[in-house]
Amino acid sequence: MSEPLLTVADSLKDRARAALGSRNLILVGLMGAGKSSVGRIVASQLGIPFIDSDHEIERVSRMTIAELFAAYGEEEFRALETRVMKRLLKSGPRVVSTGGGAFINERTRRHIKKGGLSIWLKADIDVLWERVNKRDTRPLLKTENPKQTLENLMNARYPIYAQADLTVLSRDVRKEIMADEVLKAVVEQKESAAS
Ligand SMILES: Nc1ncnc2c1ncn2[C@@H]1O[C@H](COP(=O)(O)OP(=O)(O)OP(=O)(O)O)[C@@H](O)[C@H]1O
Ligand SMILES: O=C(O)C1=C[C@@H](O)[C@@H](O)[C@H](O)C1
Ligand SMILES: [Mg+2]
Repeated sequence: MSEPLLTVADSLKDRARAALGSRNLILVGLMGAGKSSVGRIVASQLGIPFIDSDHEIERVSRMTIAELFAAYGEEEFRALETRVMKRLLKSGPRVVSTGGGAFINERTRRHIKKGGLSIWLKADIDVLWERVNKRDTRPLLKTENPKQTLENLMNARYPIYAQADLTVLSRDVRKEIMADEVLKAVVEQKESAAS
């Protein structure tokens, strides 16, 4: 009985890998949507490198995101994020999970659009809030009413995230299930592009 199930799972990975080709797969969306954790699983399923742009920024600057915001401000952070994303997307295939504001910045968005297939992990406020309120490391949410700030960010950003090539609803299900949904979206994109 277990054999057909394994075959189905394997073929999803293989089909998604073939559909991606040498393109990068770039995960975009708000803080807490699951870009980093789901992206890591997707990369391992596809057998290609995983890079998280927030981690890469912290590695090259030898500072945390919170320290960068505090020392240089958001504008400088965005300029660094643009440079890092441009470099990361030069070659592929890779899975690149972005920081929540990366796709919102026009220059970074241009690099993403050129650099591969973008996928928006779209989540509602309750899912996001449940996840982000456990840690207070996100500088943009250090406000008097962080839940309201998150809602304001949703209102401002969702029309822009909607420009991503693909959208997957990020729900309260296991990360592995979300990763499978990402793989399915990649396969479906290729099939609809071919038809
Ligand atoms: N499907 C899921 N089910 C349960 N918990 C999840 C799921 N996806 C993510 N999480 C948890 O939610 C938190 C935020 O996830 P993650 O760091 O992947 O989000 P992100 O989109 O990368 O956010 P940021 O933009 O701040 O980097 C983490 O603690 C992660 O373990
Ligand atoms: O949504 C945002 O603008 C951000 C999200 C995080 O991933 C970090 O990139 C930083 O805290 C900014
Ligand atoms: Mg992340």
